[in-house]
Amino acid sequence: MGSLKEVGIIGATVALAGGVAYLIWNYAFTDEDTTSKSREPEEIGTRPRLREEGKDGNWTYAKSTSKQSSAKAPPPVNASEASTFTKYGSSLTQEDWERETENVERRRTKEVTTRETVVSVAAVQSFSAPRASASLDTKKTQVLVLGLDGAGKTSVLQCWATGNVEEEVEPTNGFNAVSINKEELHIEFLEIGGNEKLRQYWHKYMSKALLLVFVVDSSDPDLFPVAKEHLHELLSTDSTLPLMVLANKQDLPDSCSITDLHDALALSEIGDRKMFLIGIHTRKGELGSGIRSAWNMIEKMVCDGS
Ligand SMILES: Nc1nc2c(ncn2[C@@H]2O[C@H](COP(=O)(O)OP(=O)(O)OP(=O)(O)O)[C@@H](O)[C@H]2O)c(=O)[nH]1
Ligand SMILES: [Mg+2]
Repeated sequence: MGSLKEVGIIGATVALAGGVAYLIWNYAFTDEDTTSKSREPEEIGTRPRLREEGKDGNWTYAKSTSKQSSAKAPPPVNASEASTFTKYGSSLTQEDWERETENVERRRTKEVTTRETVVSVAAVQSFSAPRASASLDTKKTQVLVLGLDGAGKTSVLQCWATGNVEEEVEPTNGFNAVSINKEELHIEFLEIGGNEKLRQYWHKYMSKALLLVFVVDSSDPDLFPVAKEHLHELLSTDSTLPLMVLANKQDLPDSCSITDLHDALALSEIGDRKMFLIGIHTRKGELGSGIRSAWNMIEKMVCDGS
């Protein structure tokens, strides 16, 4: 029943976020109720109705379970393992990486007034190495933002940090660390670029993540199998890490619905963990409320420490 309460809170959060159609998948089974795990989305009859009721086409699915496995996350990445990066096909040590990128590292700190609050942003742009503590500290403090290249990870982070998206978003050829401070709240995000060369490093940052945000370009179904493979590979390293899948680019006419994306990514097979699937888009000037709902959920998870 604990999990049902939790789901209720999540629902309330979404409702407050402003008219986002959402559905709570009642996967909130007890330890004995293992049959719910294999429940197919098609069996949930209310989905199509909710789809129609969505005020802005954004959907939110929230899955929560009461079953908490005691399985531990993989051991922390050790320094030597974490400090090897590939850039333009050559292998660099963390030292080389930092030296080579010292001159191009662009740090910026700015204060941006959004509708509700002042968000101060300290962003370390592409080509900066992740903070050393990211690989050495075992404490889970980061929201890890992954997904194939072009999915929209940087755009999403910009939306959360500044409430807007720059005209041109550069591909992330390394890491993009964003720290968002809002009143008492401090959330660190780490995006790792999605190009093929960088994907091999994704799993190294799982041990420090308190949440995995996986961004998918919903308008490119050809890439769903690749995204699915990477996602499941990542999840296999941590059986309890909460997952938030952002079905991005819902503004595009051919974008896939989150129902179909749920199936394409085989999200019913992700095990007993909290899972959110949210339809969003980050197109300049037309931000939907899905992106705000996703933020609210992250805020709540960080506040609750769960
Ligand atoms: N139409 C549309 N375009 C989007 C949306 N979100 C991002 N884009 C565009 O998609 C492209 C890729 O976005 P990024 O945010 O750079 O994607 P990324 O996942 O960070 O990519 P990498 O850093 O290369 O891994 C950019 O041209 C964005 O403007 C969206 O919701 N709708
Ligand atoms: Mg990026």
